[in-house]
Amino acid sequence: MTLALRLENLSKTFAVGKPLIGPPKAHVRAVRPLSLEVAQGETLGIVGESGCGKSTLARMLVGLIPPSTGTIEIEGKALDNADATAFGKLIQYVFQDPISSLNPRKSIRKILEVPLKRLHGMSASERETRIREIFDSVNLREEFLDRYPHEFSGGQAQRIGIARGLAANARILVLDEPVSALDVSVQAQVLNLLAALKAEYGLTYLFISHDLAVVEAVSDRVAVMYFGAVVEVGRADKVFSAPRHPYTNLLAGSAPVVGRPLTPPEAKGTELPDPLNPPPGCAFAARCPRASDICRTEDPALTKMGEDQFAACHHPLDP
Ligand SMILES: Nc1ncnc2c1ncn2[C@@H]1O[C@H](COP(=O)(O)OP(=O)(O)OP(=O)(O)O)[C@@H](O)[C@H]1O
Repeated sequence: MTLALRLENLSKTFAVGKPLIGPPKAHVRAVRPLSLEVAQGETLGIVGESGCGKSTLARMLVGLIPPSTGTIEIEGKALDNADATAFGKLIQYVFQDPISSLNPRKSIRKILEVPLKRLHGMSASERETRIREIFDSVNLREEFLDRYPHEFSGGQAQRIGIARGLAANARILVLDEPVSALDVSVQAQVLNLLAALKAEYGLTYLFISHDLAVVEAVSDRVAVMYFGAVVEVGRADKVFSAPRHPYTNLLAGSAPVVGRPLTPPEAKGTELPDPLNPPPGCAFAARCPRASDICRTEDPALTKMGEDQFAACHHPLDP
């Protein structure tokens, strides 16, 4: 197995309520130290409720924010957090809302030219050839190149977002809720396109979503996040059909339907713990039907539970 991506103890803590002078009032641990490996050509789904740290993780992965601890290694090389060019050439971010992530005053051609000029120093004619090639591979007509972002439908705009990710020639795409804002029929088209591009270019995807059914459909493996930590990771079919962590079990039990948000029905309450005042022990204990005393004092580590399946739980479910 060739590794595309390796994360070692990656974490992010934000200082909040920082006065102009002096130390911040508090800290939010948006992502607790996590270690993960993603193989080349693999799609790793990342699921979790709003606020569990998915976007913070994504932003660190593409170099938009520096991690507080840990390292990001791509194809065996550790990335320097200050080197935006190195990140840009290897890993690109596709945003949930493509229209607002594109500069409204620039034509699509101009938008797609930026990474080609900045990251690869391509000449005007090289850029034009590459842009046409990429536009063709995302099934958009060339005449659209001179239009502006607001002139496109949601599905077309997402194709442009994907084209922008591909233009830089990155081998890894971080897809942050790439179809959540789209109608179901358009979702299917974009998902099919992503699958075709992956096969054509040998891409690796990190597919972030709160939509369990979509993640299950597109992922080889899935990482389930809760309150800034990965609580379970394993093969997509296994994680959802035979979950070991009670939180995954609750999510899977909420009868996944495309477009339905994650709301575990049997959990006690729906609130995440207060990020400014995290509980000791397991963050899920207050909502967990299996919690005992140890869960309220000791934070369980991610532990191997079966072939290629890991969970962080003191009382895992039987396989
Ligand atoms: N810049 C920031 N400053 C302070 N706290 C932040 C910042 N960005 C995120 N957080 C906090 O970090 C935690 C994780 O947020 P994050 O946006 O990564 O979650 P998410 O799973 O992507 O949620 P959503 O699906 O709603 O985007 C939350 O408690 C959030 O309030």
